[in-house]
Amino acid sequence: MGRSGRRSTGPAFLGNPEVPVATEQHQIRLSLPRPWPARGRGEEAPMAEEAAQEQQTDPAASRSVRCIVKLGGAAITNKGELESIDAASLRSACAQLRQAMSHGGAAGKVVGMDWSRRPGDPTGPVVDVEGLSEMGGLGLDSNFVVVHGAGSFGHFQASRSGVHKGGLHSTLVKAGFVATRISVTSLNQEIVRALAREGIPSVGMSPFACGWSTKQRNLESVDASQIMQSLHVGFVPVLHGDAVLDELLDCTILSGDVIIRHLAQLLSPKYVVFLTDVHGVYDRPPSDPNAVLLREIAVDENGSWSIVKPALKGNKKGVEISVAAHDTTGGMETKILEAAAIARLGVDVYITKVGTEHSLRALKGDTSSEDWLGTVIRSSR
Ligand SMILES: Nc1ncnc2c1ncn2[C@@H]1O[C@H](COP(=O)(O)OP(=O)(O)OP(=O)(O)O)[C@@H](O)[C@H]1O
Ligand SMILES: C=C(C)CCOP(=O)(O)O
Repeated sequence: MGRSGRRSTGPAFLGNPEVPVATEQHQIRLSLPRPWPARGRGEEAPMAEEAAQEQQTDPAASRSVRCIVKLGGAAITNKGELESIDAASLRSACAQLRQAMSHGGAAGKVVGMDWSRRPGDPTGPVVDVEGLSEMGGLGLDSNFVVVHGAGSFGHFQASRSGVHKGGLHSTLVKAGFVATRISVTSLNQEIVRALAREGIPSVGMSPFACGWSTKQRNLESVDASQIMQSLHVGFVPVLHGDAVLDELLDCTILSGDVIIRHLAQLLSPKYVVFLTDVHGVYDRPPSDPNAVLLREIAVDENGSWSIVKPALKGNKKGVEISVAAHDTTGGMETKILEAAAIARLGVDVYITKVGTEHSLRALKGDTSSEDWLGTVIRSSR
């Protein structure tokens, strides 16, 4: 298994690997409280292990999350242009998320929640106090978690300074860590605002600030308490790939794709959607005119995966992948591996292109018809 491409010589081959995730050698420290506000004043938070068990045994605690969605950096930013948002794609993704959340599919009146002043805006914030006070509720099934990638925010700073390789004793790495977080958190702010303008009660959450950390790039400490509490009261948590502290390397970059896999383990969503700038996983980089879109990939109990649809000529079993030179988290290769690990949990994963009818159908969990364009990764069980 490997990757190269735009970075060096040409695409490498991701061949039918065992998904390494479930056989990870390390234990992740979990910190999950009872869903707030069930815990009484003065009552101690349960021990991490107890809480994790509680999460596994109490279906009510996990049943409620409908979808975890990744807004890929390639989808919502112009990846080749430093710190540039693809405003049309972001708007479309937020509008489709609202549609998917709307009860019965009918999008009601949008009451914007971004009340801050925008640069160059001559008037103060517009607050529809009357509209809001007359509303009985938002009319949304907001049991979604949004995670976004960095795209042209963060990857550049991280790769120039080497944050992903660690070594905080170096002034360059330390400065790069700061610069990466400034960049990616400013994107997070813009995404939260775009969702809020669609009337989605979104709240930004940075993994670094929530205490998430890694050991040799594997997630080591995951505090999901803020996410659980926010979901419980009806907010939509908006996380992002981040620069984090690493027990062995000092620091590294944690991809949104890895965050999604861990959230899927914790929250057991009904399905997971990755929105990106291509229609799904192809048998080779989609820039190749002969690339074939893989419609369905099955993952077995051991984590081995196979292409179910379409049947490829010559019984080809692997996928060729290219990764941009400044990408610090592995691009499509990481996505496929994490998606396969999620599928192995029994959660269907849909990878498709942002801003299309197919992305709306994926967000609604409705990908069963033949004309849906994208890649489904699911358990073969
Ligand atoms: N075999 C392949 N199938 C599909 N896409 C591929 C393949 N090989 C390379 N790619 C590239 O992978 C890119 C999507 O992966 P990428 O990690 O950039 O997505 P993202 O999640 O939207 O972005 P980010 O990682 O910044 O959040 C596409 O632009 C595509 O050109
Ligand atoms: C580069 C940073 C800060 C995060 C990368 O997250 P990803 O784009 O989801 O892989």
